Amino acid sequence: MSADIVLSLAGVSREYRSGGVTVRALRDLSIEVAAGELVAVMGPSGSGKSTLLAIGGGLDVPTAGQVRVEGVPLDGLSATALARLRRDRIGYVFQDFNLVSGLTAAENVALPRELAGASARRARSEACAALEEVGLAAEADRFPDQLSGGQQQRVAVARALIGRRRLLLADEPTGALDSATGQAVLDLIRARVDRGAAAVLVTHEARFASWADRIVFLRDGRMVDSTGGRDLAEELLTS
Ligand SMILES: Nc1ncnc2c1ncn2[C@@H]1O[C@H](COP(=O)(O)OP(=O)(O)OP(=O)(O)O)[C@@H](O)[C@H]1O
Repeated sequence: MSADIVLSLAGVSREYRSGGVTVRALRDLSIEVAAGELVAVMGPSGSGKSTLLAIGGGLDVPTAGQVRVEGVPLDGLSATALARLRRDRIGYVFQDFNLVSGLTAAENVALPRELAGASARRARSEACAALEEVGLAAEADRFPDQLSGGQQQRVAVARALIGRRRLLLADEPTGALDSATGQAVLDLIRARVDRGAAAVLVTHEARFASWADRIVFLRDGRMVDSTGGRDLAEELLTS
């Protein structure tokens, strides 16, 4: 039986041209992420981590190669179909939360479901369930500026997890958090992955990466190494 591949990048390159200079942000990168798998992406600043995530999430387009989400090639989609696929199948957690300040926590989380055509009542009930999953049921009617940074990030994670999205992409989701809160956010992502999602997590922190099933190291847009998260944990413990 073949693995249930949720995200696949095949021979992906991304070049940016700025001021007559060409930057090769990703070079011929191939990776597959299966359901139930958490992949951490590490590498120095400028190595292409955010570009990898943006391309995997359909927010950016490769200059060469192909991206598939749940088997659907993104390059064959119209703008409308791509927007729908992103909304229904991909949860994206940004480092700076990206919450809408005029909406409550529940409204922020419900937004993707309402945009997908769910009734307001149904979207609200799904949002409350997602907030409960991240331990914020009591904060559902608070606005982002009434929440701590850690709580805001958990709202962002709830928004990314709502519905039946099976691909979770997170760019330094713990970057702005203290270590206990960062750990809690990671626990949530891990739990969802254990229930069948696929996740790609950009992180600078080796101790978080050690929770991953696989760690991919990037340098100058190339994958230079790939290792099991537990191997790294062992290395950290023994070094
Ligand atoms: N829109 C853009 N225009 C031009 N160059 C870009 C653009 N986006 C990224 N780059 C370049 O592509 C390369 C990879 O950038 P990327 O943001 O993916 O790296 P990163 O590993 O996520 O870095 P960091 O850890 O600092 O966030 C860098 O050299 C960057 O300057």
